[in-house]
Amino acid sequence: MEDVNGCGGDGAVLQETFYILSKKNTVYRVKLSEKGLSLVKESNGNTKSETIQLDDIIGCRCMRSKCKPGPSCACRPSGRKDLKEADREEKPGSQDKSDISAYLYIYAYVLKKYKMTSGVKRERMTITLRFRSFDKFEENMREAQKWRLAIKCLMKDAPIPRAVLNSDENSITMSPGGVERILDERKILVLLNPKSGPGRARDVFQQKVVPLLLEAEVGYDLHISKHANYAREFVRSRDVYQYRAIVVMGGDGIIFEVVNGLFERPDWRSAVKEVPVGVIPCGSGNGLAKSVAVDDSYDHNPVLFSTLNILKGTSTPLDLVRVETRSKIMYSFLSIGWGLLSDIDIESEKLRAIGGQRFTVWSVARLIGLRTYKGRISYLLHPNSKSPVSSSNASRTVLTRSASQMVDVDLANDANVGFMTPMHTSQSMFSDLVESDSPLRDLSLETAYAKIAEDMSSDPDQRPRMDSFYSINSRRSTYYSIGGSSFQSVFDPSSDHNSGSVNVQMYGPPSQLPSLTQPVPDTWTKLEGEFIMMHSTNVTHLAKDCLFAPEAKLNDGIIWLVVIEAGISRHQLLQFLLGLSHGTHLNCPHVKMLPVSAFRLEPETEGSYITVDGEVVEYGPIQVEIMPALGRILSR
Ligand SMILES: Nc1ncnc2c1ncn2[C@@H]1O[C@H](COP(=O)(O)OP(=O)(O)OP(=O)(O)O)[C@@H](O)[C@H]1O
Repeated sequence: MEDVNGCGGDGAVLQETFYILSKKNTVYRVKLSEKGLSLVKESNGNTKSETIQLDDIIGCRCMRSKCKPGPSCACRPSGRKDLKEADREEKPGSQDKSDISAYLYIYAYVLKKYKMTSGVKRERMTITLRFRSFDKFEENMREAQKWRLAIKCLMKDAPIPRAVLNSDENSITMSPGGVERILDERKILVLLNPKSGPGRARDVFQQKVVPLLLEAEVGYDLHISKHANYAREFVRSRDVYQYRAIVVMGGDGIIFEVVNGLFERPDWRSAVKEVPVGVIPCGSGNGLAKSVAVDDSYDHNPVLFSTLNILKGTSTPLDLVRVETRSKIMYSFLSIGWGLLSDIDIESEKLRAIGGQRFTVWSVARLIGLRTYKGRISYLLHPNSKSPVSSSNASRTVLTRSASQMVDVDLANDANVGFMTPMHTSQSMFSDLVESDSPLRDLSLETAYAKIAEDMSSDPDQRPRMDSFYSINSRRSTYYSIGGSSFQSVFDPSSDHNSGSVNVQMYGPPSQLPSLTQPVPDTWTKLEGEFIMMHSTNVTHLAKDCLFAPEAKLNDGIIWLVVIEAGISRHQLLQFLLGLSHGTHLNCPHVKMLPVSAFRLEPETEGSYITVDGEVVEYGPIQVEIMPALGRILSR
């Protein structure tokens, strides 16, 4: 297939002039280029332009007008739900044969600043291009498809086949499969924990994630976790290569299952490399999801941010940590803990009913009844970090960060935005259209149609090719999808999991360290005595509101180890705990932050817990080793 990298000296791949039917003197010059979709509005001698970045576009779909709802229309009952279903099923009988137009919906989520604060959020924007320059629907649809496929190629940074841009090429409409093969049409695997956090993962998926998957034309298989370790067994035993990614809807616990399930596969090396993991936060902590966030729009709407991450489809290397206990090997992406923080995390489980408050309540309880634990912590400093991070260094880093606002906006308001009911609140040049509540078909089509009719030859055969009409941001519409999407939801597959009968073995790269039964090398630093706590991470956030290692990067090859020895006062500990949300805990005296490549903990007294990614593991010696860039995570 012959490819092109664009056409025209100005970098335009496609361009076209569109009109708004209600505004006679307004035209839009729409240009698609590698930068995005540029819209130049010319009205009464004034020109305004706006570009929708390619990065902000998640997908586009071609549709055909349906019959208008009403008592006389037998093809489709009224109601939003029916509209959605009809759209998916594409019942040919309900197409509006009198409308020869083809409609291209372009879905974008653009970054906007809050009006009152310095925060940012992503807002949905729908651009609708109506193609009706030709006499036949098929020809108009070919034009719309040309734009759709060109946008999709540009979004994937894939070369645009010449056939896509050649308007005489019938095969675009007739056999889009050939063109679409250059795009990754694999589905995503969604593993959902219905018990995560407040237990709303199913609703969140249906109401907030599925609409975006539809807009992006990304198919999915959904599997609901039936019990602890279900996701782990699933990932270990199934063909994961048929998926472009494994998306976890849940908390850090189920991500831990998925990561470790991958390392229980003999083909772990290719599975980890070829099938990245994505996360949509539904748990109570959601440390990894927050750590993956690259801008503050995450805080405004974590589910939207994370879903956009997944749709973007780009993966980043993620450091993992190999953890060795006396009886097990596991891979951690988040944290290893002992002492105060682990105790608060695990012991406060009994207060789960009160939500996030449980941590505060239990922290106070543990401060009053402060415990110390005897043991030895040995560590190997990271080669690029010859000394522990001092409080002053840490605070400089921390102080440059703005306090994040943890506003988990309930998308209940957005739920009705749904797939076929585009919402738009942008204060852009399109605001004249945004204000209209009219469905697209009511957007003064007649007026403009009449205008064009005046220009048309009375002989339909002599009808000139017309520019298409442009409209935007309909709040409701009734069009058919012609995109050929493949969506699939697979609930409760045959339960062939049977951990008892499977000989599970942990694979993964070999350790570079002496085993746990051998002494640590002399080059390691040893701390011995009474400790309040030890906690490490290799990402920034232990939970969405716990900025534990502000300097951490997803793949810096560093384990950030915090150690607090006995001797710290309760007041200082309180400061430490209060500072966790903004990363100022590192300023406290007696708090050591050590950038290390490996460490070993040998507890001597009982009474605490050892946790890996928030899950309790056997109490005893534990050895931890960085595995740089071993995993892959979906991240914008
Ligand atoms: N169907 C199920 N019923 C009960 N527990 C389950 C089920 N599926 C998975 N689990 C277990 O639930 C545990 C916790 O889940 P998850 O991490 O998703 O939520 P969370 O604990 O609320 O969030 P976080 O880990 O971010 O604090 C996981 O360790 C997993 O093994």
